Amino acid sequence: MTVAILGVGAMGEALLSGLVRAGKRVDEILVTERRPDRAKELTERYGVEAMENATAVKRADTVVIVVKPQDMSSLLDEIASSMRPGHLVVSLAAGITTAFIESRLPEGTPVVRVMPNTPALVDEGMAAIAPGSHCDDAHIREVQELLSSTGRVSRVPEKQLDAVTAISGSGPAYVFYVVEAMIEAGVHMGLPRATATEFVVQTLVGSAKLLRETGDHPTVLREGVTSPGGTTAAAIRLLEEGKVRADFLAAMEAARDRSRALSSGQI
Ligand SMILES: NC(=O)C1=CN([C@@H]2O[C@H](COP(=O)(O)OP(=O)(O)OC[C@H]3O[C@@H](n4cnc5c(N)ncnc54)[C@H](OP(=O)(O)O)[C@@H]3O)[C@@H](O)[C@H]2O)C=CC1
Ligand SMILES: O=C(O)[C@@H]1CCC=N1
Repeated sequence: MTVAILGVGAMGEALLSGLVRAGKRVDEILVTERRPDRAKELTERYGVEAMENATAVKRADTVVIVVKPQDMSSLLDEIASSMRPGHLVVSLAAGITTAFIESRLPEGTPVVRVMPNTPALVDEGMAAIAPGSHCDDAHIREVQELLSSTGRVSRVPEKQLDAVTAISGSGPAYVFYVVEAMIEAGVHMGLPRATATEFVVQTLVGSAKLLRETGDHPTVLREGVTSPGGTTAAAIRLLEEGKVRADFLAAMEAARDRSRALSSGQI
């Protein structure tokens, strides 16, 4: 089963590296890139063959598209005539609907839309999948298998994908943003940067593990840290006064709205 990955930037490489780590044969992975230097880099790093989009599509059984939403339209035009019956198309692009992709490819092409995230690079990804109108169970199983080499996979109705994009697709960026701020705070208070980084990163990893392993609600875990009249209460009070929780809500709604805008062509 040969897989072609069209567009191997940040997300495409996360998928590619996951497939290679999971033991997928590199002679069954084809990649395409716009810049020759990037194509060469991927060939040297992973041992995969790089080529033109049309050639990759003709040689592959499954075509995974990981270009920016803004590049989707021209890419679909470029590959449409190379598609053959039996090809499965998997799109990782934010916003772009299965209906849009189906409308640009030969009638009946099965399309599965995926919203992954970059922790896939360390096999801790979270991917949502939504099938288009020409998919059967075998197509869905194939994509579940493909993505499960990079972390967890869950099927959702396509109408939920804008919200999923806002919370888990973009999610790692919010976490890194908070981590940056906490490290900066440590530095402001006189800690060496390396010390602040070590303490914040381990706190993040430990907290994530606590959430997953206890299954407790985050409010319960937060209350466990917040001693009466103590340091945590002082900090949380300031965050509440600054309306940080409301800002998080509004920020994720902005991400969801941007995903919707990408789907309606407001690029
Ligand atoms: N980054 C993330 O965390 C996530 C990204 N996604 C989705 O993944 C997709 C890619 O995002 P991301 O990896 O961040 O973006 P990048 O810009 O890092 O990667 C896209 C890559 O595709 C290449 N490319 C563009 N057009 C073509 C083409 N016609 N043929 C071959 N290669 C092409 C680009 O080349 P060039 O540099 O020359 O433009 C670039 O290397 C997007 O649709 C995004 O919505 C989804 C979830 C998470
Ligand atoms: O920022 C973006 O548009 C992409 C989609 C989700 C994460 N990164």
